[in-house]
Amino acid sequence: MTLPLSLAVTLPPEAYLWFKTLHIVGVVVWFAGLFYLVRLFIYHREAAELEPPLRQAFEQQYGLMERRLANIITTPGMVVAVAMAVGLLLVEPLWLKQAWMHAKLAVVAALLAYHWFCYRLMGQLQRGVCNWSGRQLRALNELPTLMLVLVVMLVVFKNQFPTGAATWFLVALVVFMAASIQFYARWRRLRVERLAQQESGGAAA
Ligand code: HEM
Repeated sequence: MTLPLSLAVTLPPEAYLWFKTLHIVGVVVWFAGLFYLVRLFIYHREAAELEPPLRQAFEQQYGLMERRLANIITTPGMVVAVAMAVGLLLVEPLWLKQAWMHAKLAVVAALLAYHWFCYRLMGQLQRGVCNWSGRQLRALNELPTLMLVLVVMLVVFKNQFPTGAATWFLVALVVFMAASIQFYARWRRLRVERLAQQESGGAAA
């Protein structure tokens, strides 16, 4: 491992492993926050279909949960993951010369843009001006899954990134999961509509 002189003097030899440990912890927290945040957006958006007093209460509650999740969990997770990644690169700057790291940094840039976009959506939801439907938000929530799979494959395989059947199987699995979530939501919506129709038919009779 090539330590720059200044760091070699001040950092203990196991610093790299500590940075990596905290980097992984930060990444886990960041992703947990991102996944749950957009799920809350879906519930928040769908609360618009409720009757006025309930709607207001639910929207207020989801708004509060979103702000707390974003500011207390998701963003701190991102800061820890990125700060520890900088530590890793300071200890091992040679990673910056490798192609897998360039690809990883490109995906991370997209992930940071996604993080910023979630904040934008959260602001729109709080102001009641969000145009995204629950269905579109569900689709959006699949993006970080793809980025997660890609980044983990890049750090594990590095420059030997696999392009064979196993990779395609994994991509197919993510697409299948995304499609299943959409179908399940649609099936549930239709079921609720059918039950409501049956109830209103029963009441009329
Ligand atoms: C801010 C940008 C990032 C940089 C510069 C960065 C850099 C690094 C570096 C240098 C390592 C050590 C590699 C090794 O020792 O083999 C590492 C490990 C790791 N990174 Fe990142 N990382 C970043 C963001 C992320 C993100 C967003 C994720 C998750 C989606 C992630 C997941 C991981 C994992 C799981 C490891 C452990 C890999 C292993 O030990 O084999 N990183 N990262």
